[in-house]
Amino acid sequence: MEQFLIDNADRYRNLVKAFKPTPAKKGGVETSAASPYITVCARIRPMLEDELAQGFPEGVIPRAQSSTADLHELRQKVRGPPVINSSDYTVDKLFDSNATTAQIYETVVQPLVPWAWAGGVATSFAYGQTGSGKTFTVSGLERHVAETLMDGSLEGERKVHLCIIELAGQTAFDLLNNRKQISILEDSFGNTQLAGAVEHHITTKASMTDLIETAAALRQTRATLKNDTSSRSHAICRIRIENPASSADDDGLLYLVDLAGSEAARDRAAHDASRMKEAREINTSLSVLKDCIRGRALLDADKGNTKTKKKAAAYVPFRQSTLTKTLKHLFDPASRRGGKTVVVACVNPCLADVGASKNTLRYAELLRVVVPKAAAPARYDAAVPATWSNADLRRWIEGNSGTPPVDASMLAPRETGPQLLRLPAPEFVARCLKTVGVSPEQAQAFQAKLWRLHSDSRAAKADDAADSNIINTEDARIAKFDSSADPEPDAASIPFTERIRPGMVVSIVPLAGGVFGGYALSGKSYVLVLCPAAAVGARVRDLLGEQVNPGRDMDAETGSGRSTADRYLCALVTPGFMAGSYGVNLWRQCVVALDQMEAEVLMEYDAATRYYYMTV
Ligand SMILES: Nc1ncnc2c1ncn2[C@@H]1O[C@H](COP(=O)(O)OP(=O)(O)OP(=O)(O)O)[C@@H](O)[C@H]1O
Repeated sequence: MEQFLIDNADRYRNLVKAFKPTPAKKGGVETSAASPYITVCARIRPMLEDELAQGFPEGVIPRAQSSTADLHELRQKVRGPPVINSSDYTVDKLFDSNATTAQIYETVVQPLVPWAWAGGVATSFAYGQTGSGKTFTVSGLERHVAETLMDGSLEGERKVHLCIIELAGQTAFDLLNNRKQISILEDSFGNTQLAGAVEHHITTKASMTDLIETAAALRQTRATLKNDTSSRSHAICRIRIENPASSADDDGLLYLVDLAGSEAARDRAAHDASRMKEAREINTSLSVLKDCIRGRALLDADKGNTKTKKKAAAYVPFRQSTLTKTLKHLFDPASRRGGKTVVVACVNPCLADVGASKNTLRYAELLRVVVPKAAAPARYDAAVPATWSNADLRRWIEGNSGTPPVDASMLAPRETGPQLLRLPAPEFVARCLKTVGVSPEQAQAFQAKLWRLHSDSRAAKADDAADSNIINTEDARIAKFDSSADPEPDAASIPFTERIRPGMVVSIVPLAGGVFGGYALSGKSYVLVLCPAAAVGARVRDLLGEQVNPGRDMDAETGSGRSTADRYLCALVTPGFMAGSYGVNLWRQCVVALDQMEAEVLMEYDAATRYYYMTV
């Protein structure tokens, strides 16, 4: 076959010269808007010296000033001279063989870094046939990421942790710990853990690039027909970005994934049984990955669409392969975290490899999700944040963000409802804190409020749509008593210390000793007021074993006693299992004096999760 291509190279070149390209297919980036959460690009690498020396022409040719590439195959005819068979492929961004890795980084990958820095999940995949330039591209991108993370240009203090693993079939190895085998496990919170992998705390660009080089040297490679040192595994570089100022928030995650090279059936002809099994496993994991990327992008594109029928169509089978299980944060439809994805399809332009290039470009096109027309402004519904325009959202922020109200122009300068819901929680909080007087607790509670409204609106959609518009006044009245807020309308104007009542939740300054019944109360702590300490019987003791109402005992014995006025018996409020949730520990009681109480905190009970959440 290769000899046939070389023998007919001149004829092929003439046919390509005479080729008249047709306009890019409908659905191409020129004709419709692509999803803002996934960018699919292709990089056509230069022809290598040995390919040129053998006399192969180029089979994949990018169009000038366009995101479309033409691909030509030379076909032998039963009768007559060979002909070319042409097809074209459109991606979001096309990089020709002159493009540098720095250009690719600046155009598509660099925006992922501030997104992860702000607490989001971002992933870049390099995909393509063996020998197409994936490792070349990813190793370059990793160096640029190291530069951006460490050059001090990103706002705020963060701790950066690096971990690089290799997935070969079902097995995972730590490339920064001498290829020690590790396990990919799901913990009881549903988060994927790389059990046994060593994370390195990174403080300089040089230390990060050293580790990247160490990992590259330990990666398993084998000779394939197309590449003497082919990577027969997926390499995942995970950068975890921790914000020390907000330990309650999820850490930002940036994954740079160098996928194992796909091999066409004819390239696998000389493999033994174990290499065949390896190739099958790689191809299966790539196929599941495609379904997951596409499924997740469809779900995201459909967020503003209120038609339930459409939502059921997207399926994200992330449990079907170790690769997608490892990247669960990105694919899980139940995840609350906003994800951004960049796919770089790497293409070898050599005519001899045009069949594999066709598969790569087809795969890239399949990953592109064009935002359906229906996702454009859904009819406004005050109870469904996914239908809010920027103006609707700003109105809601100003009326619902507590006191002082969050400045909507700082929190949502351009975003619509669905876009704000995708904003990473730490970024949401950071934007709220730009309004003078807003505390981190208020900001977190406000973020949780928006999310609960969104979750409730999705649950309500499953009910009969006709019923959903009927305002049930009885439900509204009962719902009012699911909150710790004072039911009196003018309560907010009276200082909380003048209206202390059982059921009020307050934040307290850390108590002396600080440890109650196994709970270390450090930093901000919360308690729920039960009753004045003076109302308690003589034998009652708190968590520290101290008598709650010494006055009563002493009165009985001596006729005199210490005043218990302004001291309250309270129950501890401690963090629950879910992010932002709290539990009331009714029987873990402590005594708190009025002057130890800082502020009233509003909590709401959520019957579905049986936890309390802060509100504003
Ligand atoms: N943009 C480029 N410019 C110059 N050389 C390149 C470029 N891309 C790839 N190469 C060269 O092509 C060869 C194959 O590249 P690379 O090893 O990155 O391929 P790969 O897709 O990772 O292959 P495999 O899947 O088999 O590991 C290497 O010699 C590499 O230096």
